[in-house]
Amino acid sequence: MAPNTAETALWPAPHASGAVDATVHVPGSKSVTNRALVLAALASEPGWLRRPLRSRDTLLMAGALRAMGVEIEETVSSSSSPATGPDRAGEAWRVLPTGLHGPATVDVGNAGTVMRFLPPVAALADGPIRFDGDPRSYERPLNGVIDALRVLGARIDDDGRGALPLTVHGGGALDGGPVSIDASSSSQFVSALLLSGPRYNQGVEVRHVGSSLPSLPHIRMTVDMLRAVGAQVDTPESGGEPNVWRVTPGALLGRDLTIEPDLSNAQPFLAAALVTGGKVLIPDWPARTTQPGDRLREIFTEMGGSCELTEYGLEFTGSGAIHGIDVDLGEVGELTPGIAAVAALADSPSTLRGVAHLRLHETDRLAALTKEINELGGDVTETSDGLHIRPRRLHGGVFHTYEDHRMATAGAIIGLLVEGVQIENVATTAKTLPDFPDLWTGMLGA
Ligand SMILES: O=C(O)C1=C[C@@H](OP(=O)(O)O)[C@@H](O)[C@H](O)C1
Ligand SMILES: C=C(OP(=O)(O)O)C(=O)O
Repeated sequence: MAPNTAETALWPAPHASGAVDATVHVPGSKSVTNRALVLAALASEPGWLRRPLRSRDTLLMAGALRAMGVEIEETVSSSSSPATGPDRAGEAWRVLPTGLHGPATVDVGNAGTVMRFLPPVAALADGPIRFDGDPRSYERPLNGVIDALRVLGARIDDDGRGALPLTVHGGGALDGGPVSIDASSSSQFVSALLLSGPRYNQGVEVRHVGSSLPSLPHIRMTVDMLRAVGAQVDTPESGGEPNVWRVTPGALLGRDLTIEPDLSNAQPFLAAALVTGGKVLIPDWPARTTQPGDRLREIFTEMGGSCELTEYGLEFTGSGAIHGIDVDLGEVGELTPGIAAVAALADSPSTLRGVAHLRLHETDRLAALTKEINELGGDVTETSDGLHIRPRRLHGGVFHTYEDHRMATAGAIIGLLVEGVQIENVATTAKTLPDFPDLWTGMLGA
């Protein structure tokens, strides 16, 4: 695995001179924004997204839907709720679902949500939709979506690898019905089929037949958001069969939705409080959420901090101690890089389990974390489904990011305590958090 960009784009990760004490307004959730865009595009009436995330992944989603004929207007929010963020908090997107048309070309970048959620939408368009993306997108699994769509009645041209690039020949409608998939490599296969399911003639019944199923909170997020726009969804949790989700055909409502802050993107800021023995307030932390980042309250508490959820948001306080952890992250895999970074700074070893599927994320995250932490003097070994991390005294050096936003933020966490860490291509954080360098230096009072 070679570092992917020239070492010229190096960002000196700021070193913390003391305990941080900051309020950080974290932009909207990627996962909620991209589901909301898809559901609004499939609705039978206009809808609003307030405080949407504007990042590479969500702009690719909006651009793809526009390419298929959906109107998405930029507008200033007319919401009466006060804007709490310092910038852009009042902006909104108004989505006018004016039909899904081909031919069109979609750039998925390296966004799992775009490459998995949109082929099922494209099957409803009235012409061919071509999907292409970054080189890494060709390597990320898509077979669960492609095979399922064929069973449900779609015509798809691909090169037979079960991956991008491909063309979905939309026929204006899709039969739908029951389908079995192995979603052990990505929960997004299940979410993708459920999101478009209400618009299929027979709805959809998705049965997961693989071994394990990662990222269950993200499937719950899909189900919750479908129900919020009027879809009828039966789930294992609502008394249905294990591993089976059923969506009834029906029209979707246009809603007015304010997007929650991205709790996984809050992770590096909470980690900063934890590792410096400081304090960080994240305003607007939801009292109830399906976002996996909510698990950080428990995980980072076990690693040495404490937190309080108040009307102002989540206040997280470090104690000065950083403990190792033995944890199964299968449900919250996207938190792994940030937890690994904290674990490398801890006072005892850690074992992170249940995340073999991270080898197929933005990069092979298990290999990348092992290599980059070890090159700073760490002692990390890969297991079959995770990492063993034995803390060592680390030194400065280049932290490569492999076009992975969460590698960049993981390196920044280490840089708080280790002088001389340089993050290669910090701009890769634009995938979900373009403001990261400014928010980070702002948190440090620079
Ligand atoms: O549905 C979603 O929004 C996501 C699901 C998860 O994917 P996997 O199940 O592929 O890990 C997660 O890691 C990703 O960041 C976002
Ligand atoms: C795995 C991630 O992204 P994607 O939506 O591209 O799968 C992530 O953000 O950690």
